[in-house]
Amino acid sequence: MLIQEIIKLLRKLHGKKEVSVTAPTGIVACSLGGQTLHSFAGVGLAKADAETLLSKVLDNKRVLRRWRMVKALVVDEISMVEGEFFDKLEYLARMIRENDEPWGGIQLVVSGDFLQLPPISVGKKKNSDSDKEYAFEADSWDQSFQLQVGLNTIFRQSDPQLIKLLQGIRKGELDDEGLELLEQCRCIDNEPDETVVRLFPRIADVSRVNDMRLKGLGEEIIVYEAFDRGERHWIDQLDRGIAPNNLQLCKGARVMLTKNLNVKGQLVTGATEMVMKPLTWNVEVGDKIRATRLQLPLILAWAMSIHKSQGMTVDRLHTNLSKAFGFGMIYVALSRLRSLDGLSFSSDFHPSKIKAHPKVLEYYKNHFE
Ligand SMILES: Nc1ncnc2c1ncn2[C@@H]1O[C@H](COP(=O)(O)OP(=O)(O)OP(=O)(O)O)[C@@H](O)[C@H]1O
Repeated sequence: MLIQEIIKLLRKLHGKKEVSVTAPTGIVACSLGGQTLHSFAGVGLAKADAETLLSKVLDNKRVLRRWRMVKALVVDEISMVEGEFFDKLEYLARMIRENDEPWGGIQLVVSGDFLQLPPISVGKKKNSDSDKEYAFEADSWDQSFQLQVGLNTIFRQSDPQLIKLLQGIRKGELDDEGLELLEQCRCIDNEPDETVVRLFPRIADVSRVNDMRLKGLGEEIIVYEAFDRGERHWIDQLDRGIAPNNLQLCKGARVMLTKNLNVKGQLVTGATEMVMKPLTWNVEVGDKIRATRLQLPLILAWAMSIHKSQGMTVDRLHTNLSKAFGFGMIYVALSRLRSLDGLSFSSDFHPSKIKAHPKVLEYYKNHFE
């Protein structure tokens, strides 16, 4: 919400074309109406060294123009951006713009929480302590910003008990009181109420549950194909967003809205009928729309991945916390909720699955405490 206000301000300040809105994943980029950071940068997977990437960009007029024109670059969910990639981009910006200031003079605005999901490479590389894993470990991080601000007001939750529990889990801690609170949410018979969203760490479980539930209804399945316009390259980015290319629905399917609709009270609890019209998702680069998708603003919602849920708010969820892996995952899952009444989880939960990366804790301690 805050980043959207900042984008509005930046656009007023610099002009729409001069502000680029990005995120490391398609899903977040799409929800902000922007593009992925990789596609903005025009560097593909960016595995090559900085010099090779530079010559690649210098060969691409369109990408080059974008780098030269941008005055403010917004990157949301910065926790998922790798430190090494951050440094490569900073170098590219200086070289392309022939300007020695950090980022070649681009105003960089990033937001996120490093105690949420990390870059995929975290913990996978050998000697990870010496690698630049997180963006804050990049050599250029400190000089990239005039200001680093900690946001401390919690809006999503209001229950002080839940806030305390989540603040502990965020830092990898769970005391007896918290454990007891969680125990009350344990699902005795292991099968959650069908009307609750199930969050899974792994995508295979998500598809399995959604498919099974859809077929289990025994109704005729209708496929809604998205109507896309734009070049393949940009449509690929839409594919990584939340609106599916092929949406399978049937009578009675459990769905979730994927856009905020101003429905003036039509979607009140208990309402079962509403005509859903297709809406558009755009990939915007500067003031140009590069690709657009027309699709119903719905996805199957018996199950969802924790990765997809990052950034969302849900009223009720069920999760199997025993399968959580890596840092921040349990915190991301549980912090989607507004209230603890909405939580249920399967019986095999180990507090050891709650993990906060020591490097992140150190970074926060040094900068914000
Ligand atoms: N200034 C505000 N006033 C009122 N409500 C707010 C405000 N900021 C955020 N909210 C509400 O709080 C919830 C979380 O907001 P938002 O998704 O922007 O936060 P976030 O920091 O990105 O969260 P996360 O990173 O955990 O997903 C939303 O439901 C939003 O409507």
